[in-house]
Amino acid sequence: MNTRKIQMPREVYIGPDVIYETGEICKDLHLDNKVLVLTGPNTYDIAAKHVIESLEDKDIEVDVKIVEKVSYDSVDEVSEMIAPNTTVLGVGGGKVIDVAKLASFDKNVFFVSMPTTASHDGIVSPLASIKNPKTATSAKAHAPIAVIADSKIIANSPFRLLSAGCADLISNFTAIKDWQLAHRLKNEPYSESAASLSIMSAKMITDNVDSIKPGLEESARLVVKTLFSSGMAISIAGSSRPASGSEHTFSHALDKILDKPCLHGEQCGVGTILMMYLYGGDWKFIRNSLKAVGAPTSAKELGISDENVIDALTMAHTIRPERYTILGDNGISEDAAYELALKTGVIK
Ligand SMILES: NC(=O)C1=CN([C@@H]2O[C@H](COP(=O)(O)OP(=O)(O)OC[C@H]3O[C@@H](n4cnc5c(N)ncnc54)[C@H](O)[C@@H]3O)[C@@H](O)[C@H]2O)C=CC1
Ligand SMILES: O=C(CO)COP(=O)(O)O
Ligand SMILES: [Zn+2]
Repeated sequence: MNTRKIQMPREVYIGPDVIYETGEICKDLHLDNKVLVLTGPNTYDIAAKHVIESLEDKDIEVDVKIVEKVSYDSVDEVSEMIAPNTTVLGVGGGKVIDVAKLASFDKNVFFVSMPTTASHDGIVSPLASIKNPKTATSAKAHAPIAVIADSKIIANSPFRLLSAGCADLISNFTAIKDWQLAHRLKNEPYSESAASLSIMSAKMITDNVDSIKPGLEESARLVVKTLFSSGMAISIAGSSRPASGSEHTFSHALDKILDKPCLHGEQCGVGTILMMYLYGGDWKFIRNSLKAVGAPTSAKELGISDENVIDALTMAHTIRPERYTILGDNGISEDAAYELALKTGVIK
């Protein structure tokens, strides 16, 4: 049998104040037995408490867990709180959503994705990207049954998070170049529809940089919809290939190197400048687009040292060796990494 499974959410709600309708939405979807709300320390007051009120108004039994640290241990802790009739609601940033996604997948119960910001394209994807010393990258999980994205909350979230979401999308340009390279060189399966959707998502941002402004509901809506289409590309491919290539392994390497990593999308954006240069592509366009959406383009703007950049570049090929990229099997030499970072202005 050569059947592919593509998971998509059943219902998607994007709009201002939609979180106040969570109870009604869960009732309509028959997700009203028992709900476990997972959230972060910041996002409890911003969003989760309103979600809880809305659920309780509809007489739905609610349990709450604040996820402090994102790890496989926290996934296990959350899994222990899940009964067969529980629905898990992930209310927060990418890390909370990934824990909700993976724990609900482990327990085979439904999960609702409720992003409080638009910082990454895992909002609808069926993968959970939780760091593990062995794998360091995404694990198979499942897509949410529904997405409830309150565009007012997202518009009021720090603009830095929205910029990071744009950078995560711009990184699709090099991710697709890597995928095409692996297809040609290693005969890796390639999906034209997933790749087109991924590129369309990146272009939606670079064509509309002037519309991405702090505090604007329309900007939040644009970025969420685009993160959504990028997540769909991941769903179609059944892997993060359309949205994660060498620029992401650079970011994953920084996650390993730094005591306090920067935002995922920010690191991937800088990685995209570097990898586009290696492809001989228009890396200045990438840099200008990142600047236009307010995302960092250099080590200094990321708040990391030049040495961190060189270390991450030379380590990147070891992160996910099975996923072939422009960095090849042996990676980039220290001298070449230095030249690359200098020429692109990532280091001075
Ligand atoms: N599963 C997937 O396919 C994907 C997963 N990811 C993962 O997602 C994670 C990155 O997500 P991020 O959201 O960047 O990080 P994050 O989850 O750490 O959130 C960043 C910060 O934003 C805060 N925040 C969220 N909403 C807020 C609001 N409305 N107001 C004020 N503060 C708010 C959070 O409390 C947190 O301190 C990484 O672990 C990455 O690997 C990224 C892309 C795809
Ligand atoms: O961040 C992602 C897509 O934007 C997922 O990437 P990874 O599979 O590399 O964790
Ligand atoms: Zn990403």
